[in-house]
Amino acid sequence: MNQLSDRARASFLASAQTKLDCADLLAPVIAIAAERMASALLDGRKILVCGNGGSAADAQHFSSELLNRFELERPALPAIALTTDSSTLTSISNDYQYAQVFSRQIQALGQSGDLLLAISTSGNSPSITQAVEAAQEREMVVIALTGRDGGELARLAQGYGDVVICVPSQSTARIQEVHLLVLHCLCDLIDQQLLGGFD
Ligand SMILES: O=C(CO)[C@@H](O)[C@H](O)[C@H](O)[C@H](O)COP(=O)(O)O
Ligand SMILES: [Zn+2]
Repeated sequence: MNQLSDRARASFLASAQTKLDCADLLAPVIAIAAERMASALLDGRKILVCGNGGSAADAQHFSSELLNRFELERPALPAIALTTDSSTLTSISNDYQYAQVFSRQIQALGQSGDLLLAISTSGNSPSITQAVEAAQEREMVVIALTGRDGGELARLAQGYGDVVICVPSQSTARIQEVHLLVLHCLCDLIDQQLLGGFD
């Protein structure tokens, strides 16, 4: 029992330390990402979001906070998680390949000036890198939320001057825990810009 308790406590400390390590490192790039998101929304564009596994849940969490609300009362905002329609997900994977599961949807839904938030802890999932390539072909803005060394996702995004938010941890769980905090920061900073909290 004590060993289990010690292990749980160690996870809390590791998670908190990873967040502390990222505060100064990521705050400036989170601010830039939030400015690009607010600018796209004010221009009447929409935000598409994708990710696999835990990051699929994060994609849906974020899109629902824009569509519905975060902490403040404000108009509904246009965001679509590309992870939710099982008929679309299974047919693309079945007829083509899983790596196209998001890029095919972006080819259908993405328009110039729209924004893609691409979430991958490794930065190397082919479904995510192909999504970014499809978005860049459509002249969309890309925000890459990643971990470890950023992988291929960071390389692709940087090549187009897109924003990369990278949690420099080797643990998928710790990266995901910081990703959730980043997503809540983005919601908060979008609301502050849209509701006039800042000049
Ligand atoms: O949530 C977890 C682990 O915490 C897993 O489900 C994880 O999200 C999956 O293995 C994903 O397929 C990993 O993909 P990615 O983050 O490397 O793009
Ligand atoms: Zn997880």
